[in-house]
Amino acid sequence: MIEITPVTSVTAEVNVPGSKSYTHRLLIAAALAEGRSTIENMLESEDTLLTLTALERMGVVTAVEGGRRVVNGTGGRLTAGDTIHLGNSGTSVRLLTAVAALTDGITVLTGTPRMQERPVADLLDGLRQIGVSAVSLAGNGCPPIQVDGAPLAGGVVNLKCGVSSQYLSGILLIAPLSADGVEIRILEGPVSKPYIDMTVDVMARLGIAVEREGYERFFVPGRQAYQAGDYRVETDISNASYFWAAAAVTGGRVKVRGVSRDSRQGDIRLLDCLERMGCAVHPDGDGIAVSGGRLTGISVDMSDIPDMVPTLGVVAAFADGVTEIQNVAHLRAKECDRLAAVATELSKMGIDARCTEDGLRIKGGVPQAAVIDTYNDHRIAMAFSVAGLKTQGVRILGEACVEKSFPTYWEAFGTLYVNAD
Ligand SMILES: O=C(O)C1=C[C@@H](OP(=O)(O)O)[C@@H](O)[C@H](O)C1
Ligand SMILES: C=C(OP(=O)(O)O)C(=O)O
Repeated sequence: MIEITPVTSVTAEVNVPGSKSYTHRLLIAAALAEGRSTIENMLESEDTLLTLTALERMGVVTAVEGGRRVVNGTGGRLTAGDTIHLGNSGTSVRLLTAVAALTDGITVLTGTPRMQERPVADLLDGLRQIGVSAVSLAGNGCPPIQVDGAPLAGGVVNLKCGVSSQYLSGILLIAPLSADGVEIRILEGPVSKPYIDMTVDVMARLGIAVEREGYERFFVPGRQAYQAGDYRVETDISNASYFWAAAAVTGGRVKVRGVSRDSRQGDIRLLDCLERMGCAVHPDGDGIAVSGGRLTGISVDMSDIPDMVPTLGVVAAFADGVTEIQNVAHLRAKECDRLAAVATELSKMGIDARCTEDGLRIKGGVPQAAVIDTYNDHRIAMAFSVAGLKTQGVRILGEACVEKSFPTYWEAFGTLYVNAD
């Protein structure tokens, strides 16, 4: 348990590690390329190391040289991984379930009890449409998943992405290695659209052509080769959010280095939300700064930026009026049921916060001291640590859960106090 010390104002500049989402994608794409690639600024966290280890179990040799991860890709020739444990890393499970289709035998992908409740049925259905043998061993549409790898023919997939965009990202990533190409028609959603753009971006950076009609239809020609090369992971904007929220909540000014407003990471749109609530956002040299102001509640559709809901929910607790967060039912399938978690923990702080059919309704007030349960969810821990900057007596239980995406979070959080009053 960690108790957060309030501050009266914050002036800070913060560095944040590489993007988790880009790290997963570049590791997989480099593994599917033929030959040596290097990845600079890779995020080294629990989840990304699970993906790395899984690829090594599938026969990909990696190393660290000069501070860069070296990946010796095998051109899609992968060996079955036996049983691979992937913790509670949804991105690892969904993307690697697709990658396992390329192996030469049976691979079982599993994870924590919570991971075994996170849905993959629509992904498995999509993979089966292109000839992949992929089943939920418990028959409940969740991990453990058994994939029987074989040469990937390709074909047409009618895919539901109303619960997760990761199903589409996984099938896109393996499609270039099919014989006949893969056409994907989206039946539901997709939610979390920016992550699809990040997938297509990484594929393009490694030389793969993806034809698309918006988010409704994608076609990836077969027999394409990912190009090995030297790649760099950009700063993680999801994890930058907590520091911008610190400025919003305290009225201070916090700059995050190494980020650009034209990033493909959708979570950059949190800045638009903070501006609408009354903050000022400034491009500042090599980064972006946020200055807090008097906060006013907003209504916002966050379907595309689900990971920002805990962050915005905490900021909303300090705003005048009501904040309505809409179109985020998929938050119930994350590391925890994040709608219930945010509503419960804000209610513990004396805030009128409740779940709606597809989101949250939060009436700002004066949050009170509370012991915050984090449900082993890194984003709950990091979001509520921000509340403690303004409210005396906020204690965070299970604070080590930040290892999932940001192992150095508490050290970075400490820099907020360097120039604080
Ligand atoms: O593809 C990715 O890297 C991610 C996609 C999102 O999940 P969904 O697409 O399931 O919403 C997001 O919540 C997750 O943190 C990372
Ligand atoms: C939901 C998240 O990641 P994943 O889907 O990989 O578990 C997250 O990082 O908030």
